[in-house]
Amino acid sequence: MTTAAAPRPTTHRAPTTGWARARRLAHDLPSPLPAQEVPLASAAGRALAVPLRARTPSPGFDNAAMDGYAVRGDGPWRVLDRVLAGRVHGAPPLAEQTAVEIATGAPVPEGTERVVPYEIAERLGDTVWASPGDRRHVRRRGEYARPGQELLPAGSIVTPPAVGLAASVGLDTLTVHARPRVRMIVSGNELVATGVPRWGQVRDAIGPMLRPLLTSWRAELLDSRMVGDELDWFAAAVAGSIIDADVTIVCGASSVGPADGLHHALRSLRATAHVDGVACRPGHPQVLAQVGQKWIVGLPGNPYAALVAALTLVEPLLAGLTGLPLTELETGTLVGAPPADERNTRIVPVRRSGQVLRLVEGGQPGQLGGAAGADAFAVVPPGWRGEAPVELLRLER
Ligand SMILES: Nc1nc2c(c(=O)[nH]1)N[C@H]1C(S)=C(S)[C@@H](COP(=O)(O)OP(=O)(O)OC[C@H]3O[C@@H](n4cnc5c(N)ncnc54)[C@H](O)[C@@H]3O)O[C@H]1N2
Ligand code: MOO
Repeated sequence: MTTAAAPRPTTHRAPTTGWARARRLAHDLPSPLPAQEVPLASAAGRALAVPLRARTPSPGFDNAAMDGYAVRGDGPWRVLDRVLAGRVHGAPPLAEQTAVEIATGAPVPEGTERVVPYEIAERLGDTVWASPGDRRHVRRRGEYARPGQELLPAGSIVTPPAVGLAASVGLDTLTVHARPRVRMIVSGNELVATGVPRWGQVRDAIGPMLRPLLTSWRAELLDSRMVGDELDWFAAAVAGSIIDADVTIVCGASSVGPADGLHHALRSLRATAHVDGVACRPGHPQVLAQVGQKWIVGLPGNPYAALVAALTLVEPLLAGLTGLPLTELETGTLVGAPPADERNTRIVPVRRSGQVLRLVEGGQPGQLGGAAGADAFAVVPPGWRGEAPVELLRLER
């Protein structure tokens, strides 16, 4: 393939957006994707589009909270029956001074006033005694949730306990925001996808790195395409991608060189660039652009810079599209000296021990060694003097 001659840039685009603002914009600009009803197994990690409401009362029937005896009136009691969980026909109502032996979770007979746990009961033949107790150990129908009651508001993250809660009130599905469909376009004539690159070739490291990241950020990866640097082919690949992808991630081709075709593609699509250069190192040639309701993110070609840009723009964008809040960043105390920088935010790989963050070597833009061994990435603001706590970006491990 030949590389079409591109007009040489006469000026260099200055980084225009501060790091925190770029991250915030990526989250706040998109509207959440439409709602869809999904089985509980697919709902975890997604945002509720409508409140989670109980379908059944919880508990569904009055039941024992302890193993022991369901009793009525003052003891001693005559034991009439034994009731285990799963019994559907229920025991006959209890008369005064009678009891049934009962298992935790089993339905208590009508008239039950309390359940006496085995530990405080004494039994001889059919008769059981216990000291008076102030705890009833009976869970009443609907005391945790009434039918129709809102248990979680729209916008909540469906955590694993929320999935359990939904099941406990009789739900089989939840209505959540759709998962963003994402395509990667990995660009560069020098790139190869597998094996050992020949001299002058480079193994694609960004595609394999992004795949698990996108999964952990709840995206649906449509596919990943490798395209060369020829400008019109590249633009055609981006134009084709936005037809079915909510988010098209372009890796490489984001800077100002003759083969850096992202801006050519954005112009030909009449895209609105909300972010075009971020005041951060590495990773300043980042782009966030919009065509209708479709999003295009440009990541720099240097692999660590691409990771930084993905954390800056892609994770927040996917959260916004998924209806999830922007992750609040924890802070820590950075030990060591990142490169001094008065103008740019520095994103540096660190290892944590408690609140203390130690710099990891190997955080050059083209290098993933530092990032691969890091627990987190410290966000060092411009002009940082080495005292203030720094924010942390984290990956799921
Ligand atoms: N004159 C200027 N040159 C550069 C600037 C600048 O501001 N002015 N910015 C530099 C920075 S910072 C970065 S980052 C890169 C970004 O360049 P591109 O996004 O256009 O990416 P490429 O030129 O295609 O590649 C850069 C570098 O990364 C390697 N690469 C690309 N894709 C991959 C991949 N998928 N896996 C592994 N490695 C990849 C590529 O071979 C190059 O070595 O521009 C600087 N230049
Ligand atoms: O800042 Mo570039 O994105 O580092 O190598």
